[in-house]
Amino acid sequence: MIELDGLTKRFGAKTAVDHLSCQVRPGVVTGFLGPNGAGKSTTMRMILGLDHPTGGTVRIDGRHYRDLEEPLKYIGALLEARGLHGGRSAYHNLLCLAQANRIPESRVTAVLGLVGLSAVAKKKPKSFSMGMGQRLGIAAALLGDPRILMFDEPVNGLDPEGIHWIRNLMKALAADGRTVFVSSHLMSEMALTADHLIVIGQGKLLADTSMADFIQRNSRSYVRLRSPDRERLLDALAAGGLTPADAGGGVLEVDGVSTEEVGELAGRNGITLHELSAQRASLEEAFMRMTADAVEYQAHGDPAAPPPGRPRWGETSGFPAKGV
Ligand SMILES: Nc1ncnc2c1ncn2[C@@H]1O[C@H](COP(=O)(O)OP(=O)(O)OP(=O)(O)O)[C@@H](O)[C@H]1O
Repeated sequence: MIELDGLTKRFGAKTAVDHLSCQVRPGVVTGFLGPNGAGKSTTMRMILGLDHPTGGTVRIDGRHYRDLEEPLKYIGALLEARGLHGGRSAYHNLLCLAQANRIPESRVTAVLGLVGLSAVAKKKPKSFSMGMGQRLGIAAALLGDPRILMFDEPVNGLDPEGIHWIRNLMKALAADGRTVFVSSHLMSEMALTADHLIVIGQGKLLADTSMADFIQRNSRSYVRLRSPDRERLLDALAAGGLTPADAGGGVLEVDGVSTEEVGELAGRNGITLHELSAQRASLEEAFMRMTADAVEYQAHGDPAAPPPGRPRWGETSGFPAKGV
């Protein structure tokens, strides 16, 4: 388990991480979400003892990183900026790490096999594609067979096959009872991978919730309607106790009702409908709403951007969310 308690990091006047308290538990994939600059990498660096907190504490299975004798046996990490030695072979890179952490050499061969790099073990990482480099970084993280794994934006720059592979690997590690903490700025990616979510914005905790709960609370469903008898439709909806929202372009949206109910209500009143469809706001939109005030660098004047506090109406989610 990873425990953060009041964790704070300031760089001069900039507070990158602001009194962050949460726990990352074993047996599930925990997604660490936040817009660019939210403080995810800084938090992960503090967990690994690479940045010193301005305040608060981090504990890894109850201990500070600096007190772990052979840290790779407790926690393995893939950080964006962690480079391996380009001039040594993949095998020797891992062997050096293994020797420094008193890990048997047999693990080097094992993890290279696990990440699918056995055939290129003698090659130097500088000749590797981005995906191969990520796999080698993951092999390094797995080397000490740690119970805790941390991945910072692991799918960045990967092709679909690589993304699929990393997702399955993270799920398998969690299913094995390990603690898996993975950062991303993409809700859509997390929805496919994470069981639990920790969301931050401007270094502050915005949400600490199960993915199922987040989906249930944020995937608003509604019915979208268009009719040439708009005024009569509005009256009929009002008489039925329904309050539609005007989405512009003649479109009405009604929450908390099924298409069947609206269709029958229109039919009973002899009202023609030109559109009647069930819609669901995507989790990406919910995430954007949640973090809207916390986005560090925001594009202004984007006509496609949803207005603050309101989803982009009229869009059916193509979101392949679990259990939705
Ligand atoms: N060494 C540093 N010196 C000064 N400011 C820093 C330093 N490292 C990070 N920051 C600032 O702290 C904030 C948090 O950065 P961090 O990289 O942790 O965010 P992030 O959530 O990982 O973002 P991204 O998704 O873009 O990687 C940003 O405003 C960043 O500019």
